[in-house]
Amino acid sequence: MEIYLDTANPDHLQFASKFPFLNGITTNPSIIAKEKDSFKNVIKRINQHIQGKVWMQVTETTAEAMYQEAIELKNWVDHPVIKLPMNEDGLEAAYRLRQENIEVNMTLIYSLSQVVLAAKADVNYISPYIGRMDDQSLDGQTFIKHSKEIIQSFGASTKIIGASIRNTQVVADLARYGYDAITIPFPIFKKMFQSPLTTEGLAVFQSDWEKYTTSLK
Ligand SMILES: O=P(O)(O)OC[C@H]1O[C@](O)(CO)[C@@H](O)[C@@H]1O
Repeated sequence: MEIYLDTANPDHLQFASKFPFLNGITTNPSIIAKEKDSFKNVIKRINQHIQGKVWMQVTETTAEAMYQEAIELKNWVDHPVIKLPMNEDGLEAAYRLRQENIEVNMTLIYSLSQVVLAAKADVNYISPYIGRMDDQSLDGQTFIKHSKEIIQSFGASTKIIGASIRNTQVVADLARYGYDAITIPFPIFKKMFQSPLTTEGLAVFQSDWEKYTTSLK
């Protein structure tokens, strides 16, 4: 499973850079807006810290303008993925970009009919918002299961990237069921390292080791 961090915060990037096995960084307009710098500077800073893919969302609203914006964005980083909203203009622009071998992601996916269109266009990635679906009792994990079936029935290469992740259990579930990719908010990523049992167990090992080394003096 490809694993991305969903952040543009410099401290988070610094931390993420210690784990180069991660696949890259995803952003969206809300994440960029938290940083007090231009879109381009924020993205270039991410690209300096991260070896993997950098995901950037277009903010234009017509297919032509989205396409032109994407052509500009892709030059900012080494391994770009262009995120486009799953609507008529977004899919039109995405398909055009895809013909030019630019990786594209349809974001804000909430219905299986949207998955049908994205799979038919064979876009690189789709982002179902699992957490926001669960918030509405729409069962995000069942949704991605059915999305996978649709993609397979088309024989498409489209990958599902689980988005809007609210807890570590969803991360484990997606990995366990063999999903393609996930993007994880930084606080959830930090929690993935932690277990009170690990902390307690380590404290006992350290204390026993101290007693042992002291006894040898
Ligand atoms: O529901 P949330 O936590 O705001 O998450 C929004 C999601 O939107 C995305 O843009 C989808 O790719 C991710 O950045 C994030 O996973």
